[in-house]
Amino acid sequence: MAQRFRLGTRGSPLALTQAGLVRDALMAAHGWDDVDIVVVSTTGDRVQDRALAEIGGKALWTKELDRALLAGEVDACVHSMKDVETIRPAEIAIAAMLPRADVRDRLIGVDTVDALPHGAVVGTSSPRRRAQLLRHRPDLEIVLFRGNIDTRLGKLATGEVAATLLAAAGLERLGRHDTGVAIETHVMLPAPAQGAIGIETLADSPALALVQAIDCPTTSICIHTERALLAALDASCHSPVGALARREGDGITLAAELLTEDGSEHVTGVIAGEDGPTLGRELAADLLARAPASVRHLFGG
Ligand SMILES: NCc1[nH]cc(CCC(=O)O)c1CC(=O)O
Repeated sequence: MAQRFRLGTRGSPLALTQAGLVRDALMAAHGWDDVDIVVVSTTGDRVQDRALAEIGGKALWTKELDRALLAGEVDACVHSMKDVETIRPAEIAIAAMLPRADVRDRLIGVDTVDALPHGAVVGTSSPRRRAQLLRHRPDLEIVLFRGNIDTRLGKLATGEVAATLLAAAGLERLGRHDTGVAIETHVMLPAPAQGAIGIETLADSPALALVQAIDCPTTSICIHTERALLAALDASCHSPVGALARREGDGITLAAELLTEDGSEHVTGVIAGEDGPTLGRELAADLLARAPASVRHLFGG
């Protein structure tokens, strides 16, 4: 190539590590000597004192990267798929996903949720983690917890909170193999797309095929299934929702959970079949039909 491939990313330590994984995969697939990493600062990175849901949601992570892609400043952008909205600009395509990492959440600070003392303070700003924790332990006090992974672990170390939850995938990628205890997915269903790194390009660009070369089809199928569910739920970033698709042979199994914000009510479901988008839509309709009104009103926009 005359010009090196330019990969846009956020600048957090996790984002840079993830961009490095994508760069390595592209170099290996195409025999390139190098790939340029272009750091784009996002609103989500700058605003650290409020919940993501409160200040405008997932678009905060993607808007500036989308702009750089549309302006031709980069050839592709790397995202945590968990942070990518279900509706994307028509000009932008999700070209590929790397093989998904550990999908589970890890509990940090104590070994089990039950080991937390009565009324203990737990830090998280994820509506899903908050609702799932409160469902089992309504006595806990959940406080807003943002910042990058190191900031959060620092707040834990100073005793500001008794425990926190973080995605195993992010901890592993940062080399924190021994931080926290993984919670099995039947106990705590992860966020849709947790653990998956996606790469976007312009839908109409030579970069699309170059990036498609590193796609992990199993991961893509599962993530698109979970995203179809989210889209059909019309979930916002305020809506506590867990979802996990797994592929077995030619089949896909999709499990999901919707909760009220305080975890007092919830609805779960599982569906199996062969077409991910259909499964996502069917399970969403089933869950909404069975959900108590208190859950249902958190969905639909
Ligand atoms: N919302 C922030 C975010 N986006 C992706 C990850 C972790 C990596 C992943 O899920 O792929 C995290 C941190 C966390 O939830 O612990």
